[in-house]
Amino acid sequence: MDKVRITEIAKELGMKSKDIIEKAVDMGLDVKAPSSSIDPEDAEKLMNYVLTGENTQASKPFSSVKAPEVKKADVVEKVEKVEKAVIIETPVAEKVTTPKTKTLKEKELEGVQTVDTSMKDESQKGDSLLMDDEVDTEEKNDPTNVRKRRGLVIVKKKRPEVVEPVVEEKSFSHTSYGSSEREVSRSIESMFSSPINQEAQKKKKKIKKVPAEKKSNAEKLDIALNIEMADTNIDIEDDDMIVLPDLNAGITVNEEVKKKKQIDPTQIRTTKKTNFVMQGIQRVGRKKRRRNVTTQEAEAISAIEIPEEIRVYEFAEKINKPVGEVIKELFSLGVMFTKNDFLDKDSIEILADTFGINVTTVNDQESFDYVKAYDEEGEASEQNLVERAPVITIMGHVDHGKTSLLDYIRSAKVAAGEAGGITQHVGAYMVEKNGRNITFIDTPGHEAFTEMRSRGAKVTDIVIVVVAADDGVKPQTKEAVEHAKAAGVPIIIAVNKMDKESANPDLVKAQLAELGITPIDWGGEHEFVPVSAKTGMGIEDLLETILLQADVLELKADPSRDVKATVIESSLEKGRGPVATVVVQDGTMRVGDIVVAGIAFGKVKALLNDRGIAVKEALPGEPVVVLGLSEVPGAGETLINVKSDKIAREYAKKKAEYLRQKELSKSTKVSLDELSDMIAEGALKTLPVIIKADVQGSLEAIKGSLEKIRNAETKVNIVSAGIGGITESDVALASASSNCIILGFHVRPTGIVKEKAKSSGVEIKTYNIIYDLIDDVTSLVTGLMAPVIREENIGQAMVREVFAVPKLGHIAGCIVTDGTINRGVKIRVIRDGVIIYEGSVSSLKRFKDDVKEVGKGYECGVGIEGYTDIKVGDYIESFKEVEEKAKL
Ligand SMILES: Nc1nc2c(ncn2[C@@H]2O[C@H](COP(=O)(O)OP(=O)(O)OP(=O)(O)O)[C@@H](O)[C@H]2O)c(=O)[nH]1
Repeated sequence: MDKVRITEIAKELGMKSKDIIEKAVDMGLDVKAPSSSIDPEDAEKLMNYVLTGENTQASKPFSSVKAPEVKKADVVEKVEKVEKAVIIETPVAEKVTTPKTKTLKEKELEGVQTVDTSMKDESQKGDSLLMDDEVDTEEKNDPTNVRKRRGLVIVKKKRPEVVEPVVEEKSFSHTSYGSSEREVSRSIESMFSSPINQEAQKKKKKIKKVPAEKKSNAEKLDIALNIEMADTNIDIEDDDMIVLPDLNAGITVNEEVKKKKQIDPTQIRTTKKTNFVMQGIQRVGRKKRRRNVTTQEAEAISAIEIPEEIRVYEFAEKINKPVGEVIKELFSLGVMFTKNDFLDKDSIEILADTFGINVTTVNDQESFDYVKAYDEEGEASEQNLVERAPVITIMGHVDHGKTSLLDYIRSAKVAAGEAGGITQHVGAYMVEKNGRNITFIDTPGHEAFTEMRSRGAKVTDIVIVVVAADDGVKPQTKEAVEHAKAAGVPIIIAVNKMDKESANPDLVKAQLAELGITPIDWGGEHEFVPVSAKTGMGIEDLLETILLQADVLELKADPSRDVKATVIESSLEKGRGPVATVVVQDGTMRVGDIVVAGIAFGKVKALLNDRGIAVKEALPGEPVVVLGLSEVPGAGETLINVKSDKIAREYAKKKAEYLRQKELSKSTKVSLDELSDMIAEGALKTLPVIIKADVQGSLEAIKGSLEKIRNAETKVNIVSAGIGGITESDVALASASSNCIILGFHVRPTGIVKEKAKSSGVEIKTYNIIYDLIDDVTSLVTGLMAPVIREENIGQAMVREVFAVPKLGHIAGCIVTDGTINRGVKIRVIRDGVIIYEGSVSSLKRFKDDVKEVGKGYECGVGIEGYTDIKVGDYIESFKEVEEKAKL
């Protein structure tokens, strides 16, 4: 076996070799110098000894103390009782203290006889005495078992535990040795509690410092005890006071001393569960924990039914476990939850597995799933089914002519009067063709509206993808195709701008065929209709194609039912309150209907058609604007007619509460990964913004775009976003968060809000065009970025001669081979193509004159600051660093 040097031990323990040698000598080891080496076993003992010594002086003798105890037990009159307690310790003691054991024993024995004196004089003796006494006491008095446990624990794992005796030592000195054992035990007991805990803590700390310690101890135990109890895991756990119970168990049954000697892990575990053990733990100061455990034991739960959405504390209650335990378990899985967080499916599964519980999930959202209730209420009866208007969504790349096409179809040129090139609001319109209605949902083409488009596709029966014949397939064309495909909706291609000379419909066909959209005349199944939104060419064909497709789809609905509609657009309008544009899916929507749409509910006050004209009802497939809702419902939300206001209110309330809780949970639940990201983001610069927009659609578009403005260094942080005018509270919020700006879209601050913003230094920027807003924010964000340092090469010179100039050092006689060499600029010395130095030009001369710059082909003398090792053949390269504004 390799021997271990004292220096190594000192290093591991972070101590001086000299101190270690002292301890070693103290232990009776033959050690003289730091280079002396000892057996690994001795090294381990030495480390234990040193560690214990650190804890308390009294504990120094620790290792030796144990040994004596054992032997004492055998020797002294206290005999059998001692034996019991010592049993477990015995082997350890033997192992640990080998060299000094005898001396210590003797000392102890003396101590035992002399009592007080010895205690006072020598901590070692005291310790040993205490140990003995403790053992005796414990044996005699069951209630003191707790201490025994500790003693045992100490023996098993760490010497530190031995500390107990140290504490006792003092008390002991006050106690007359001649007093009854019970008295002794009591006094010891009284002294124990807090000191022991402290010791235990110290131990823990020390152990942490020297991780190797734990293991070695555990191993030692194994060998020493030569029993199976040294299950590594148990030992490790025993680090804590929790271990104590194990030992206690052994002690509890006095008569079974012999059995104890053969203690094995099974025994230990069993004992842990007894009430007695629990009490012991409680005394040690883990009341809560123990109590909980007891409860659990009493009411073990094997199966539970939980809602899909359950919070951590609710789950803990259901399984009858302390919430802390559940959180701890989750933490060990790498996820941080607070007690109010919702558990995700995976976490529930793992927790169920960990706690051995059968978990069945029940859908608690049913309580406010009014759509399901509507669907279950009654199927549309076959005889009432009538044809309904197909709902069409027009999608396509920016400027390919979506708005123009729709406008032409509606015979109203909206695009021309629009504030910018982008369609701002999502609307739904209906047109008539051959006596049949067709409903169009107008989703904007800007990338930022992607999310809305996908929602649009869900309500739609047919998607028209507009592709400009002169521009071909573009990124958003592909996106549109993907959305339509994902929604399983038939696609009709409108090849627009056919009036243009540059129109190339075949190219469009070819490009789309690549995306799996093959024209019918090419053997595919997609209609390609050439149109011109400008001239109106092909528009009728397009409408007819739509109707044909609708026929194929056999779109039908039951107008006699209660209404079911989808919210396309919503906003808060002055004087009107919450306004929602919906497309009726089934049933008939009527003024006076009591409806619920997500968190919004109310009695329909008025219905307006797509031209703003009040109507009494809206049939399946028709778009209609609804007035009378309590809140602004989210786009994509389903609106249902319910029986009473109470029911509507109830649904909305439950949904609102559900969403609120989810939102709260979202804000607090952070996985470890996210946490580290957040920490990493400490260095990330953010631009806090508050967004206010007139309508939901624009708000989402702006949010979506701004969220994308980020790189590894900077990002936009949306502090708050809402529909409606800029309010005083927005200003207050902005002034509370440093550097926060308010972005208004189609809204403007007025009167007091404006004043407040001015007085509190809050900047409000308002826009009418989304692009402008995004551009502005982008440049603001780039402004936050650290400038990019770019290197600009100035020139190169070759060293032809090197002169040693007094005071100046070595000067390189060069010829400029490229560009210029300038005084004061940075240079690097290149030798054989390798950079060997970087510095700056300290002097630059042409003949005897100092110059600022020397051009190509000229000779010059170059002095390099702080560098003298210049050689003939080296190249001097001059360069400057240019700061540039970073771009996203
Ligand atoms: N020559 C010609 N120009 C067209 C045609 N359709 C649209 N345009 C023009 O193309 C430009 C963009 O048209 P829009 O209807 O605004 O395009 P859009 O796809 O709705 O654009 P966004 O709303 O910004 O996504 C406008 O200048 C239109 O006048 C067409 O068929 N022929």
